[in-house]
Amino acid sequence: MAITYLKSGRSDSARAEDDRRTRETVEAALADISARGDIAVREMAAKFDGYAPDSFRLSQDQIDALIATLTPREIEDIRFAQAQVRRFAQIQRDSMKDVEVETLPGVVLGHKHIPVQAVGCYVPGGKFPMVASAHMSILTASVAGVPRIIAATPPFQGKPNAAVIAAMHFAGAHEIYVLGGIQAIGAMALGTETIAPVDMLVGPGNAFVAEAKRQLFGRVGIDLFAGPTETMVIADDTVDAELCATDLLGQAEHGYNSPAVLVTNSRALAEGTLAEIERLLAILPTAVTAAASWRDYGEVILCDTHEEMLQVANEIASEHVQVMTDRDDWYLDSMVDYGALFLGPRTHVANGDKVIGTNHTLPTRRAGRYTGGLWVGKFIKTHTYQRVLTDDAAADIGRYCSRLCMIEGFVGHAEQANIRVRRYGGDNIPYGEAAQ
Ligand SMILES: NC(=O)c1ccc[n+]([C@@H]2O[C@H](COP(=O)([O-])OP(=O)(O)OC[C@H]3O[C@@H](n4cnc5c(N)ncnc54)[C@H](O)[C@@H]3O)[C@@H](O)[C@H]2O)c1
Ligand SMILES: [Zn+2]
Repeated sequence: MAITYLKSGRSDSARAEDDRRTRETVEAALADISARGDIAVREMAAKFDGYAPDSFRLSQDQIDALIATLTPREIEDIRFAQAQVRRFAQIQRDSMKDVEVETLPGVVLGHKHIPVQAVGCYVPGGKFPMVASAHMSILTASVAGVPRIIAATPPFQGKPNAAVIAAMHFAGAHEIYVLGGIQAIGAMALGTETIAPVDMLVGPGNAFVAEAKRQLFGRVGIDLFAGPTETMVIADDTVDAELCATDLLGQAEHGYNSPAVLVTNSRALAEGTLAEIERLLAILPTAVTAAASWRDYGEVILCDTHEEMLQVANEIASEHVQVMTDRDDWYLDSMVDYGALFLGPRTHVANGDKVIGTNHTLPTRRAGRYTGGLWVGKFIKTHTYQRVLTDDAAADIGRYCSRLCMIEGFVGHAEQANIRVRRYGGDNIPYGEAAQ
């Protein structure tokens, strides 16, 4: 077994120190919002985004005025992307069936799907105005039938971004707030004098946003841990270094802390990709962030076999996993831990991010071990019900229940069963004893 790091990223201890600082910042900020409401939110918005208007909520007139600044082409492109996201989300929703079934004679069990009643969708926008994130959370919540959808996004370069606001509006947001970071997440979850709290928070964001959602989980629901973008390219010598380097940098540009990892069994491809990345960083306009990510978090891992590559890939459980090999289907069958797969050299992560229709809000920091990405089902709660229809069923299941309760010593529980066994089955069970 030979797995060699031709390039490694930051140490685990350095990453843990970053996490500790983020955790403390978020704790203090959420406590402040909880104590001082709108005043704290306004102070943070002024401090972090230099933006504190009379109202963070946009009026319909403001929304219309922003949309009017877009070109017909921009509007058409946003609507095209939303049509793709809606189409796939609707098919996924249709795959979720209510059930009602007679499991024993006279015993009926069922479940029904009920949308979360109020959600807060975070649309990131610190470094880039992430139009696509509006489709992913707000539109998907709309398809799920969520009755109250509120949405927040930070100002971009000091003011609301027209394309993001248009996408939020077209996707079906009922309230739009120009508010970012911990202050947006805290205000939506905890509520303030001007924002009624929601039941669930969804959407991706930077480390502060993801940590704020994590800390609020329990008080509200969250979709998943969707922090700074990660990407992995699994490639063999069926593809070239330029393609691999382009795909790694394409996601490393998200921020200064976006891991991009190449896993390969080809030394020539590994070395070629390292060289291509240096060449492209010299001409990529977003190289400032992409280069920082690559320097601190980029990795090139050389393996002997596809089995080793699979093992490494499952272990890292990257948010995006691009597979460009002579056996892509084998990876589709064998990968178990990841956010989403992108199969074959024609496929790429930017398609998934922006337009193709699958959801781009995906698990990071190895959360792919226990959850997939955001999808319509995350907005749906599955609630069960039961009904006992006949006297015989009440007595038959009741006798089991009575005895099982008494094994555990739950006499009051047993009596819930016993009273039915007496009434519907005619059994003569002394109070506080098990049925025979
Ligand atoms: N996992 C996913 O599915 C996924 C999808 C898309 C984007 N993303 C990630 O979303 C992130 C977007 O990040 P972004 O920063 O551009 O936008 P963002 O909207 O997530 O965060 C901007 C906010 O961060 C806050 N902030 C900035 N510096 C701060 C500080 N020092 N202390 C407290 N708060 C601070 C500000 O309030 C600002 O409004 C990227 O990391 C990207 O990789 C993840
Ligand atoms: Zn991306």
